[in-house]
Amino acid sequence: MTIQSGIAERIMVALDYAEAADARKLVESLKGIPCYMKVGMQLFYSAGPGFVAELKEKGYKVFLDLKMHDIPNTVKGGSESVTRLGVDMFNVHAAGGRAMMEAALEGVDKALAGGSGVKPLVIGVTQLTSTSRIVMNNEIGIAGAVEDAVIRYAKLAQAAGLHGVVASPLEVTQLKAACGPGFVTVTPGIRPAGAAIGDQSRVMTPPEAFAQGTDYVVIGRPITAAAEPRAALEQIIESIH
Ligand SMILES: O=C(O)c1cc(=O)[nH]c(=O)n1[C@@H]1O[C@H](COP(=O)(O)O)[C@@H](O)[C@H]1O
Repeated sequence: MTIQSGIAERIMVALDYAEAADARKLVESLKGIPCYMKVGMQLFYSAGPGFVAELKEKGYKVFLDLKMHDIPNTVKGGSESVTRLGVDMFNVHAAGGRAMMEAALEGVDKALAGGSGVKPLVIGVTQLTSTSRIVMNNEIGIAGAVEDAVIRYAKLAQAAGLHGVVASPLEVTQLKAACGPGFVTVTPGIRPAGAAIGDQSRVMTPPEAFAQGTDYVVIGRPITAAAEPRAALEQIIESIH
């Protein structure tokens, strides 16, 4: 099939593997499809910056998903380090507050000062897509609807100067209305019809998510756990057209 790069470039494949060899095998199987690659904590903690460099050498855009959440000075340092890796996007928890998010941007600027490296998009995590209203209200201690908490964090992230947020596709319409169409939305919680939901809570199918106007979808297990990952991704792309 012909891969329409416009959509593929907006699909972030979550390389949630313990071993670099397994991640490499998946990347190899998707060769020629210009998707975005997401390296999360499982792979980064085991394979390290070398794997990010490998993906960049292969020409992929890389979202480094380490969800930083610490004191501003530490996040500034972390952001400086990941910016030096040449990633195209990384994320921090909006719950860390405005000063912490501003510090992340300072870290980016420090890394790029005087140089010509890639300026990454810095994205705020609002409420994890595994979080239901009940969990948010009763365990995390935030009252009200999840959408309201997501919008509040998104506005804070925007005020801090971040480029966008991670949220579920269910909140995209409200996010775009509240923060403007240019504020980037990255949406995990994607499940093709009939796929196992697993630990996710706020989910939509790939065509539904794109119909909300999201910029990027993040998809892991529906691709990585499929018997034929490439066929699974091609089917997802096909379903969107
Ligand atoms: O920041 C993320 O990427 C993220 C945020 C969020 O709220 N929910 C979420 O699932 N993710 C990541 O998106 C991916 C989803 O994977 P699957 O549930 O296997 O499709 C995982 O790598 C998660 O770490």
